[in-house]
Amino acid sequence: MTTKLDGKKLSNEIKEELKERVRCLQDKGITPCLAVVLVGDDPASQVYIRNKKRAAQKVGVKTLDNVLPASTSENEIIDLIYSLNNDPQVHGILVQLPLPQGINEDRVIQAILPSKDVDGFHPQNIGKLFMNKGELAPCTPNGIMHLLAKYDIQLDGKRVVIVGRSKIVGMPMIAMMLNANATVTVTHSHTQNLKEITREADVVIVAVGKAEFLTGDYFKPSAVVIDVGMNRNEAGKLVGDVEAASTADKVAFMTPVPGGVGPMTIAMLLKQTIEIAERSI
Ligand SMILES: NC(=O)C1=CN([C@@H]2O[C@H](COP(=O)(O)OP(=O)(O)OC[C@H]3O[C@@H](n4cnc5c(N)ncnc54)[C@H](OP(=O)(O)O)[C@@H]3O)[C@@H](O)[C@H]2O)C=CC1
Ligand SMILES: Nc1nc(=O)c2c([nH]1)NC[C@@H]1CN(c3ccc(C(=O)N[C@@H](CCC(=O)O)C(=O)O)cc3)C=[N+]21
Ligand SMILES: [Mg+2]
Repeated sequence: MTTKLDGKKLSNEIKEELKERVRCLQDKGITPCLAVVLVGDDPASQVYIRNKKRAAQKVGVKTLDNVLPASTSENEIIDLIYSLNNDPQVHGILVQLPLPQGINEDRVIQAILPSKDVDGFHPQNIGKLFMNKGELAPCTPNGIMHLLAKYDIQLDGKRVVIVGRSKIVGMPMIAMMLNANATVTVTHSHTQNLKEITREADVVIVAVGKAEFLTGDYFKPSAVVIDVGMNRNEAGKLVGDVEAASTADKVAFMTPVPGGVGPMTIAMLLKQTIEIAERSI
């Protein structure tokens, strides 16, 4: 019997609480506002921007979408960020990754004012996170931590294996799991014998970006499987990085795709935007 880690349900509960906090801000004349920068047409970013807009409306967070063509230059993106940094109406700035080929992502991220960095990707925020003094936590790993806590899944002393080391997911996940006193292993494209490593794990976080890449035989029966992947298969269906058919009945806990990590990412993004707005009082 596998327990579904229901991110959709938890995210709805969180959004209800956030509505109340937005009402309090509104009473003080403040509307929390998130500025989004999307350059190009990454498919996962399209899903994100659409669902995020709907969720923000529901909660009462204003969104300013800046959708730019893939041909936009690095300096144009940075100039836009500077203007958002200086706009007192804007509380949070989110630059969707990946940026198109040829654009230096690190330079763009460093242009964001650290106090408006809702994604927590600025080196200053990442540094604080690794020192366990985080203020703005990256939304996807933060959502995963909330989901694990909701289902009383203990991390202290547990073996956590993270598959993928991206700026968005894998790397900040390392810090949060270490801060939770887990024993952390990070795997990536140079890793050998991945299956031997994941089979030892109590918790496996998978963020590879390859449709149904890990099958049920990668996990032990008591494992908790967190599938971050957001891919389209040949039939155009949204699937994760874990093959649900061979895994879903085999492990102890698993996130569905859709309805798992994705909605939690959005709830954390809104929560963090509201927290920045609350600090402005
Ligand atoms: N649900 C949500 O809220 C979110 C979903 N996503 C989705 O999650 C997935 C991952 O995204 P993201 O982290 O940005 O992806 P990236 O492409 O930035 O990173 C992929 C990571 O996987 C590693 N990798 C690639 N091949 C292998 C392999 N064979 N074995 C082990 N590791 C491998 C890469 O290693 P190396 O570093 O060596 O290249 C890299 O670290 C995507 O499907 C994305 O759409 C992303 C963010 C949020
Ligand atoms: N700076 C930055 N931060 C990110 O967090 C970030 C990013 N860039 N670039 C793109 C990826 C992808 N991502 C998603 C978040 C939610 C859903 C989501 O809402 N998923 C729904 C899909 C529902 C559906 O439409 O069927 C679900 O899983 O249930 C998808 C994808 C965030 N990302
Ligand atoms: Mg990348």
